[in-house]
Amino acid sequence: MRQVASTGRSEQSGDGGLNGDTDTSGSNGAAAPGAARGGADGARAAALREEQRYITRLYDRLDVVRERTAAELREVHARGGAGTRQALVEREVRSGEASRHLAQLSAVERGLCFGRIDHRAEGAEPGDTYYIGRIGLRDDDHERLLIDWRAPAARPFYAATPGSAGTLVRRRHLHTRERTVVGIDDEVFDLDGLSEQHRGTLVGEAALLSSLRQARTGRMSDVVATIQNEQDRVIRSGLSGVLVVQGGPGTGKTVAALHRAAYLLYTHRDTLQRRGVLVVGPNSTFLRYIGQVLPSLGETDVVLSTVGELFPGVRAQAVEAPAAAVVKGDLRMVELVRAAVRDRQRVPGGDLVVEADGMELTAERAACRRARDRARATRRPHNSARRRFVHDVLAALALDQARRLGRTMDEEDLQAAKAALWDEAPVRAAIDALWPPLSPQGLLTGLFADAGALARAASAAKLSDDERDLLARPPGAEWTTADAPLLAEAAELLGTDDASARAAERARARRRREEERYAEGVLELTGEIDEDAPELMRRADGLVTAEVLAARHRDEGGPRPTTAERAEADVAWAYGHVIVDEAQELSAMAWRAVMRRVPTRSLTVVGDIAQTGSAAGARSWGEMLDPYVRGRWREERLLVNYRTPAEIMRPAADVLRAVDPAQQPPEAVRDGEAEPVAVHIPPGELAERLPALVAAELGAVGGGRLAVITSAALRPAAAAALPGAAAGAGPDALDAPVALLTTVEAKGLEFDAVVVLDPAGILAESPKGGQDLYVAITRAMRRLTVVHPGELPAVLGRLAGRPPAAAGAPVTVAVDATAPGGGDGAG
Ligand SMILES: Nc1ncnc2c1ncn2[C@@H]1O[C@H](COP(=O)(O)OP(=O)(O)OP(=O)(O)O)[C@@H](O)[C@H]1O
Repeated sequence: MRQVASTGRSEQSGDGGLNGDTDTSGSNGAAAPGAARGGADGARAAALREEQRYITRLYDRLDVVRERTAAELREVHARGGAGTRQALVEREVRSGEASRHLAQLSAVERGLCFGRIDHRAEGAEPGDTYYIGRIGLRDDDHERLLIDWRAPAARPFYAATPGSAGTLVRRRHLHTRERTVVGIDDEVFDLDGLSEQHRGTLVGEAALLSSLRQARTGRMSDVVATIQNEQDRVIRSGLSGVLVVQGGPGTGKTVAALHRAAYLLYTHRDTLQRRGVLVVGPNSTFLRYIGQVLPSLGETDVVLSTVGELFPGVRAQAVEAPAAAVVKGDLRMVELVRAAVRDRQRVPGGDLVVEADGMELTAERAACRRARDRARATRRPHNSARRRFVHDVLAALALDQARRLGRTMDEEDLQAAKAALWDEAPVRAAIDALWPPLSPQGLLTGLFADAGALARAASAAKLSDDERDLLARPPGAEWTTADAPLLAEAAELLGTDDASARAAERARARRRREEERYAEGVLELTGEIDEDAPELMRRADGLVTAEVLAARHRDEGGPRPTTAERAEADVAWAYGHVIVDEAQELSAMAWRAVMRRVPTRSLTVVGDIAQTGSAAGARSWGEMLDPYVRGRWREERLLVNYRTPAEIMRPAADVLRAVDPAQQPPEAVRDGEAEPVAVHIPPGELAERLPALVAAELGAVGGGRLAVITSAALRPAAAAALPGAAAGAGPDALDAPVALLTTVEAKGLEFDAVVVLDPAGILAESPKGGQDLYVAITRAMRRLTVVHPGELPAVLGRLAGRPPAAAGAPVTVAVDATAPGGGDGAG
């Protein structure tokens, strides 16, 4: 186990720490902090009083700023909606900014301030003291009262270590309940640097451990008060380029990535608010699980999406069978989709003959071929190039019509004749059959359902017959997550051919320029600038650039769409930064879809190669990233496991060693409360014994949450045995006391207690069964029980008191035949 680094921490850290001693609040924080219970000495009580005074001042200030912002909003609304368009824009701008500012001020109520740092005195000058919180606050004289955790001045709060504390002498964590200080926890870096008064008030508690001891709520919380040094490096790494964050389970990759999003939005607000930030997660349950972190940090304008949702208008949620997922994840799909599009650009078998206006008109086959070649030569997407094709075929038909009528035609006549022909349904139908307008959904549905078209495209993409057969499916099948990158690929090749859309875009661009000019004037009406802000634009202060203001308040009528809303609806939207979580699961085609959305290649890639469960997923980061950035990516490694206690990490490490001896398991930051156990329950007894086992485990984590993570084979039996459990990755999975999940569904989540059901089945069901078992075990925060209906797999031998399987043993199939029923040691 790794100890939390600390210098001069007082001996109150640990279970009976300061929170117990000095909880002053009872329930609603009405009691005076000085009234510390049970033997709290005068120094500690004095420290609490001092901090309480300051915290009260901060909340008073927050109330003032809030009231001012609310008054501004009332005043803007009171002005009504009359006036010129520019007046309306101004009103919208101010109202939007004030509303957002107000929402942010409400979001930071809980835990407004959580830390303080004291710098060493310089000569006769006392050292600086800064309070660190969720936002920056200043008083009316512009004196800094609270520093935003993302500002450079807050950095030592996270980065200081005993070996490199710079001028910092003390870091203090402040624990608050509502508006009352209920505990303080100090780390002292330089005892000599502290004044006599401060030395007398030293108190301590391991803030991190205290936060990890709390029962899970089903939603990830922000960790802004206890970000660790290695995570801080990830969070504050520069915006540009690709940052890979590789770390084992529970190392805080997800939580650090989300704080990084908040940090980047604060530091590069100008760029990122205009282009937006996208967070890609493995499934919608996971996105719900992490969905509160950014709002609790005052950031709401971020798009969260699964890979299956990256193509607007389609929520692809079905899971593809592993073999088909491998094919659909392969880059040969680029050629398959390209070939499928070209296959829909046809030349008739003979001359094209259509009836129009009571006449049979002909476009010769050679003319149709020329029309197709000319359209392709435009190098425009299929739907845009179609205009060329349509015009050329119409021209051929119009000329034939003129010849038959014995007329000559000038250019004007020709255009009129083409327009008249285009109004004829049979003409349209004939041309559509040769070069149809296509949607991505229509293209792929047709391709997978049409054996001939699929065979032609598969041959162009050099797929084997078996691979081709894996793609065939009837129309109307549900979209899978592996389809989404293909839809995105098709969208790029097809484009849109909507002349009115292009005209509207030109009009929008004109308006945009006008409004930006006007918004520059409006900007002068907004509030103050935070000096810590590296860029001019600060949402916390209601300041935005002209361009952003105009962009956010452009369309008339109804609430203005935010950047996030506009980005989400636009298949070609280029984001300012993209964070990909559980990135090891993305196929090569999924990477292509993601990279298309971030042409600047400003990405944070978060994952663990050792947890790759998808057969189409990554074996190395280089394999996935090099095609786009050719080795130009940087890597940060997170090495400490904040979730899984040491006792549970030991069998997890056995599994990891067997899967990939080269991988190092992360070190657990703490010891747990119970050794993991293995329980043999024969299949016939599951219905009877599983509920009791689950009830006992749930009782042991009183008030916490439990997941049964099962093989797919035993899922129906487990669901029947546990009718009260929230089965599958539905909305209840996070909120119910007991969730029943497969390993895929459990990815990225965590629970106080985990019951892994049928480890041998989990190992056998997928080529990546070892990785799946590793994921399942490491979801546990406090307690782990392995229920094995058959033999206990050898790799988990430790749970039965046997040495685990040797490194490199074939974990996917091996079970320990010498273990009669495994260790029946529940409880
Ligand atoms: N600095 C921290 N302070 C408090 N809690 C933390 C900190 N870092 C991580 N945690 C907690 O540890 C747990 C694991 O974090 P997270 O889910 O981000 O890990 P991960 O590396 O993404 O895990 P996995 O790869 O297994 O999904 C979470 O409960 C998180 O809140």
